[in-house]
Amino acid sequence: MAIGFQHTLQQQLHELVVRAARPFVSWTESLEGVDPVSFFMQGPSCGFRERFFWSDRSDGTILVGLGSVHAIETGEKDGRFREVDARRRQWASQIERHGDTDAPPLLFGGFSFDPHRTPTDVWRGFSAGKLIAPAVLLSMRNGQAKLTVTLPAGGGGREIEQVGRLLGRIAAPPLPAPLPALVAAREADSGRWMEAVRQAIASIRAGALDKVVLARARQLTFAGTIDAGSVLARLREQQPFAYLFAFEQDGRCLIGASPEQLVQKEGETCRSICLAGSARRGATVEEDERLGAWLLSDRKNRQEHQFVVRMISRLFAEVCEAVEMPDGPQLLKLPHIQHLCTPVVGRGCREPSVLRLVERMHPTPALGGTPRERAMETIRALEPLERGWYAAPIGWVDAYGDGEWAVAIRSALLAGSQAFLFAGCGIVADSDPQSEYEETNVKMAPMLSALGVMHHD
Ligand SMILES: C=C(O[C@@H]1C=C(C(=O)O)C=C[C@H]1O)C(=O)O
Repeated sequence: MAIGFQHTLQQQLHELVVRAARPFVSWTESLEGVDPVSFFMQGPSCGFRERFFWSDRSDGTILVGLGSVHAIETGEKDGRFREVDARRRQWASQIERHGDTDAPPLLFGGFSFDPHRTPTDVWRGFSAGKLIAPAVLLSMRNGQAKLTVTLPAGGGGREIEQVGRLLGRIAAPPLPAPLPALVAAREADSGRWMEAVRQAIASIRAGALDKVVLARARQLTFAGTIDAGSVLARLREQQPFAYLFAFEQDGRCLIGASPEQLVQKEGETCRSICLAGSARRGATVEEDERLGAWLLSDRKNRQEHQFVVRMISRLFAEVCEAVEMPDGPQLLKLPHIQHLCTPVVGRGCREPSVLRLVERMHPTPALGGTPRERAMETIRALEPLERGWYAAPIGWVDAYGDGEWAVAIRSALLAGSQAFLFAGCGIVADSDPQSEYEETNVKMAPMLSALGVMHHD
């Protein structure tokens, strides 16, 4: 589609919604010369109040959603993934598709870490589960960009006008706004957090559980509103190997660069990345290699990692015909940190939807602990914060049930001039509270650099 033909397009869309035989109409065509971050940035000025950004650097997929034509939201505690998936299927059956039907419509969103915790005001609107069907979707796959517009039958006048405005501006994208200066930083006392870690270690040594992930938060106040688009542009430059994600509604945006895929489903193939065990990056090549070699052979880190591998490989074995994985972990080197990493692939997956896999997997021992219920109880008792959507599944699912989800770590919740940063780490019997505290600082570094608070090399 050539840019500049938005008037013809608006007319076509009007005709489609008038003639529609189903509750929703979607229309897809190829689009050239669009930068995805600029597309994301155009959202608010074209009247779209919801925004979503997803990029998977391993296969080049980028998805950017603007506006909401249909939302699935649940407060359900135990059956939330199933409920959302059932409503996803129902929604998919209500769409009349036009244009290029190779690109199925999709929903994006996330879930809270622990639906049994009462949400605090900080996480207003980020419910136990929420998926949004965007009015406009830019999808880039295998080097091809496509635009999908989804509208309610018989309506959509406002959205059509917004789409027209958006297409008119695509050729002249806005420049990222400079980030406001930091004016204050607040966080709970480090001594209290280390005391919680000490208590967790004591419970583990007493045999109550094997591993628990404890997190901390830092609240930053800036001199003005933080623009999610500018933060995203910086994350894209600074974190070349991560999943970039952003989910914005009512002026609040959860944004981050997560190295951790929770699960992907593509037809009958499913994938996951076991990620646990961490070391900082070295200042020189020699030091970096030494730290990497230490991480690969360190007993405590290998144990932390193994709990995750065991859970995910067993789960894949239950739902797939065959499971493929390397014999031992590899190193995943990110700009600020290195991790032990084991990719797992399942063939012949019998689950009908990626959301059913998310349900079985969340939280993995990389974010919760093991055994799962004991770990959740320990987090509720010892962690002095509300995780909200931090460390929880974030991603997308299409009309067929395929999709990809990451865990929302290395992230921040942006709300006006405030940013809430989160980071956690796995605690096992041999953990040392001081080193764990330092590890959470390293894990906050990517967001601190993206917010302009810390220098990025
Ligand atoms: C919990 C976080 O990271 C998780 C914990 C890790 C660890 O303890 O080594 C490593 C990767 C992640 O699975 C975080 O970044 O906040």
